[in-house]
Amino acid sequence: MELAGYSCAVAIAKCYPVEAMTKDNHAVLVCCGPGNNGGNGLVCARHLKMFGYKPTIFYPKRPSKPLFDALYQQCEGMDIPVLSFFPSEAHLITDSYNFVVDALFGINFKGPVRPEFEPVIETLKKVESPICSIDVPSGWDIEKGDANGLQPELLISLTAPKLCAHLFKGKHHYLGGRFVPRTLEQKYELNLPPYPGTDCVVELKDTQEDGKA
Ligand SMILES: NC(=O)C1=CN([C@@H]2O[C@H](COP(=O)(O)OP(=O)(O)OC[C@H]3O[C@@H](n4cnc5c(N)ncnc54)[C@H](O)[C@@H]3O)[C@@H](O)[C@H]2O)[C@H](O)CC1
Ligand SMILES: [K+]
Repeated sequence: MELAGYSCAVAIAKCYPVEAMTKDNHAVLVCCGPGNNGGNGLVCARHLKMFGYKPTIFYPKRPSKPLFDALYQQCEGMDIPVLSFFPSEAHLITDSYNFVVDALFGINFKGPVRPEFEPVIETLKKVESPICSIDVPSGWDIEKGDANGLQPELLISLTAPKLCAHLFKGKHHYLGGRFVPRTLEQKYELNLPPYPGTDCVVELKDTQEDGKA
């Protein structure tokens, strides 16, 4: 969870450097869902704060589990504010935040989106600030994607690109979550690109996206 969330923050900072932020003093929005994808988002928000961004979290459905309570308390301890409601108008998000981290759902989303999250996804689809999706663009089928769904500008695939990553059309695709032993990589024929030196992320170009996860 920690390494995955940290690598997301690193990839985001490479694509949207803090010194390039123009809105409201480096303000960014991190939307966290009820599962581990949301947990990645909480970790990512904390590291973005360390990097000098001003994250705000939207976390409407907190699982009552010690791990997520601890992750949430770490964000509270860093004075990261939490939205008590989701802005109804996309332009309010576009005007207020330099980018949005989509940590709502990952590999275990099973469509269609439930009513409590449906307006969130529909609003995010209209936001003009860059959307940075963790592992899977939220609401996509892990294999077939969703041509009418969220279209992020940055996708950070964790461990290996999912099959739907072939349908990703955004500007930046990074791989993070560098902790798969070579033996497992070979066993599952993940065919991962090498990470540069000690980097925790590697940018994927079109030809490298043949992950099998
Ligand atoms: N590979 C790595 O490096 C790691 C990846 N991780 C992240 O874990 C998620 C998978 O987490 P999981 O909790 O299994 O599932 P999700 O977070 O994708 O979502 C499940 C969550 O969402 C709810 N839900 C499912 N369908 C719907 C729906 N149609 N509408 C509303 N809500 C829905 C469901 O009830 C669950 O609560 C993976 O993608 C990575 O991001 C780990 O961090 C480990 C390392
Ligand atoms: K996501």
